[in-house]
Amino acid sequence: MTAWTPAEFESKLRERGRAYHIHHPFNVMLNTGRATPEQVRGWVANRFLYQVAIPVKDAAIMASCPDREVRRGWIQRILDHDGFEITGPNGTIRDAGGIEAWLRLAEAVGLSREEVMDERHAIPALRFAVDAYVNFARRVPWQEAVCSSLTELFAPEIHKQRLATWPEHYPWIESEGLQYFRNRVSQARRDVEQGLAVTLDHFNTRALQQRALDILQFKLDILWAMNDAMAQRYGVNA
Ligand SMILES: O=C(O)c1cc(C(=O)O)c2c(n1)C(=O)C(=O)c1cc(C(=O)O)[nH]c1-2
Repeated sequence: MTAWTPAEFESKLRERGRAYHIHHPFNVMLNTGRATPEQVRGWVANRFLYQVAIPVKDAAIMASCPDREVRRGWIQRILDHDGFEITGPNGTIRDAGGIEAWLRLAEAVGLSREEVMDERHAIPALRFAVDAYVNFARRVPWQEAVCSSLTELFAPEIHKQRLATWPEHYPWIESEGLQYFRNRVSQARRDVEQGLAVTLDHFNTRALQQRALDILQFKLDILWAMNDAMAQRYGVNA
């Protein structure tokens, strides 16, 4: 079988968006305003585990990537999440980063930083799902780990959905708490450009393209399983 053209291959990857967790009943509940404050807090506290795993996953990709150009681009993801402080002749540039933005979201929904950071609300099945992602990135060739980040193709939509619906449905959450979602809309688009370029270039036979689709499905399943775990723990309201 001949390889798909890059455009065909990209549209096959994008088609997988139909299995994105944006369609999971727990997420639908959250983004249509049917969640109680307890369910919102449960989601924020558990999703924190994914948040802190992302830069560890990205460091694992960098550790196994011998391509300097790719590393130069990829390091941005670690800076996005962990934040940075760089001092030069013109002063200091600081960014508190995505993990900090998530902790501010946590406070805005009524959780303390401590109870989020010590992961006391963590659901075991959700932890296993997140660990599976980090362990995958540690184990496979870096191009496969890059490919697994491509669920981000579908992430701007879910962040925009939260920004569009939460202020109306959850007026008790301070608008400033939603800054994480605002930041991610453009960051995810930039991430996707890089991840997609690597994937379209590396997976260049039909067999490899099929492998890429399997990897993307594996990652979609991780996000779905995280939502299953939260639905089971916190319930889904009709
Ligand atoms: O809120 C979400 O639904 C969601 C999903 C995803 C995703 O699709 O993996 C990411 C994010 N958010 C996100 O904020 C983020 O920084 C991120 C990084 C990655 C990745 O795989 O490298 N996914 C995601």
